[in-house]
Amino acid sequence: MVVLSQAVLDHFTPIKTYKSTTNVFTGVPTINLSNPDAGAHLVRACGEFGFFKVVNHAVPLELINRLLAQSLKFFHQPQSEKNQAGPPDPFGYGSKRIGPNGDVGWVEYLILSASPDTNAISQRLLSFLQENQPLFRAAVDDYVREVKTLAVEVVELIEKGLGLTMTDQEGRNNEGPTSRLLRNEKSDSCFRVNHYPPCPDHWEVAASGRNLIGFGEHTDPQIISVLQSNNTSGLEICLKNGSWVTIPPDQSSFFIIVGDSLQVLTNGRFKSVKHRVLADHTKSRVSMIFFGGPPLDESITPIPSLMEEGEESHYKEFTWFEYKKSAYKSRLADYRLGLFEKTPAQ
Ligand SMILES: C=C1C[C@]23C[C@@]1(O)CC[C@H]2[C@@]12CC[C@H](O)[C@@](C)(C(=O)O1)[C@H]2[C@@H]3C(=O)O
Ligand SMILES: O=C(O)CCC(=O)C(=O)O
Ligand SMILES: [Fe+2]
Repeated sequence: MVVLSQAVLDHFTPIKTYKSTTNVFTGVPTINLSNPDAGAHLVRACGEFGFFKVVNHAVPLELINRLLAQSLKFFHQPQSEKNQAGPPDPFGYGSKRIGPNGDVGWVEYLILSASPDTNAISQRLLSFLQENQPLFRAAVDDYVREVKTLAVEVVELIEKGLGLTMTDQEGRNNEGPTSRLLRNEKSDSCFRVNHYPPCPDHWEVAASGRNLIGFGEHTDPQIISVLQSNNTSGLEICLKNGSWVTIPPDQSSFFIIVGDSLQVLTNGRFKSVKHRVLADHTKSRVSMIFFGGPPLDESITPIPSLMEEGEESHYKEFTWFEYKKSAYKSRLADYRLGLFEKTPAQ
């Protein structure tokens, strides 16, 4: 019997290539978080693109750069060291294989839980990092704390823009229905660091003007994702007209991605955005993403006060646990919400 080693399997893993688009998108909505009208601008951006950039945030640039540097140090370790932090089921180090259903990309990554209430796999991974890469672990902890606060702030502003928050007699904002899910200590959030090395010459794609796919097209299942990357481009989003555009990188800002759960909470008023990453021929890309999800037992259902009179939910009733379970049975590019949509009455 022939036994194939992981290295041989990896070598023959067919990774798709794409003709790189020269369509650089200059229209990414940029929201200044200290603008008094930020809420209204965010609502418009969520409705039009499901994607936008936030500036004037409170996350220290020193922290962003520290985590970027520590992440590169982690990924530059020998393969055998990195493998000790794997496999990613669901938390840990992974290479080329994305998710459990056969998707592959020119990427290596680390996925960690970002919930205080962590399970045994997550605890083991955190202890492993603490022992082997204490500076990386410390940077992750500091960064996740900050970026979670940013996620809540953005969602609170969206709620303000949607008219979902009331001010009480003391002038304090009441907790909105969506930010409540992210603040909840049982919120099922995770954090991912992706590393896309430059595509090597032997993949014979350079001359053809094609690039290896780093992370195939998909929508994020959670409420919102907060993405940061180094200065290497590669991220593309799909516009409403179906065309793919490249997002110019910006190392000092954050990109926000509307996820499937926010689409359902707004009864489709916001759409989760399809996105993908192409690997670069010369530069490596590092991205760090916080995925803000609801508690597992929470029902994902349209917010009643957003519904017009007589408006019905486009979706069946389901919990985040049910959606997540179904998402992990799907391929990256599948339209995951399809199974949860109500079929129109005949
Ligand atoms: C193919 C898959 C990878 C993924 C789980 C899934 O079965 C479908 C959703 C994928 C995704 C996309 C956003 C995040 O990167 C992620 C961690 C998530 O929550 O859903 C990944 C999953 C993964 O890489 O395990
Ligand atoms: O690496 C990126 O820029 C995006 C990755 C992504 O979409 C994801 O991890 O879900
Ligand atoms: Fe994503």
